Amino acid sequence: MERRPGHTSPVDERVRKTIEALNEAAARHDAAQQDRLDRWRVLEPDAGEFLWFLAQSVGARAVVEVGTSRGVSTLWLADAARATGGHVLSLDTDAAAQEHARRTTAEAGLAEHVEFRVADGGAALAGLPDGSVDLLFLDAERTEYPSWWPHPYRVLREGGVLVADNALSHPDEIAPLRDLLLAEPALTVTTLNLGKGELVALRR
Ligand SMILES: C[S@@+](CC[C@H](N)C(=O)[O-])C[C@H]1O[C@@H](n2cnc3c(N)ncnc32)[C@H](O)[C@@H]1O
Repeated sequence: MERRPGHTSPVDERVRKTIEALNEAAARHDAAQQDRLDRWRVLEPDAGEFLWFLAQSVGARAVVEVGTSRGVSTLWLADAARATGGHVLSLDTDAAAQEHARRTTAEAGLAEHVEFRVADGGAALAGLPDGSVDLLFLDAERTEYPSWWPHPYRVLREGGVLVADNALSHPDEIAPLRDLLLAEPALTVTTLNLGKGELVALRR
């Protein structure tokens, strides 16, 4: 991970090394792919560290992510969940990608903190109880998010947070979700200039 002088990663050393190796493998893999959907498109390190910090700040024990891919974001979230005594439910429609993520998560010593499930994110969110999620991370096909409504909001507990990646790299695709979030009086919504842009909503 590229760091400014003086920055030390707060993440567990074994997890940090696993994330670094995955990021390097992802850069090599993605550079060789023509089709966007064939790329791993892993979470940027600064956005990962933000997620890690946020999850612990809200004491997130029930963490859900949509879009496992090879599990870079999963590692950040699972390391935070280990600190809070929580767990991560990681959803993806791509079984092979998730199998890779499962192996990597085990190598990092985090297997017991993650449940991997091959499932469509919208369908899985629809099946979760009201207010049962402390942190929801959306990193899948952005244009699908509005069709999942109201579940991304409904499943959030009071004090819980939703984070969606690519808010600045793909603002037009994220705008419909942002508008739905902004229309909810119980949510505080902002966009942070981290990684590819993180849309963040806090349920008060
Ligand atoms: C940008 S990648 C996720 C990167 C991952 N969060 C990371 O940091 O390594 C997007 C992933 O979303 C998955 N995906 C796309 N549509 C989905 C859906 N409807 N439900 C669940 N996963 C989906 C894709 O298979 C792909 O693996």
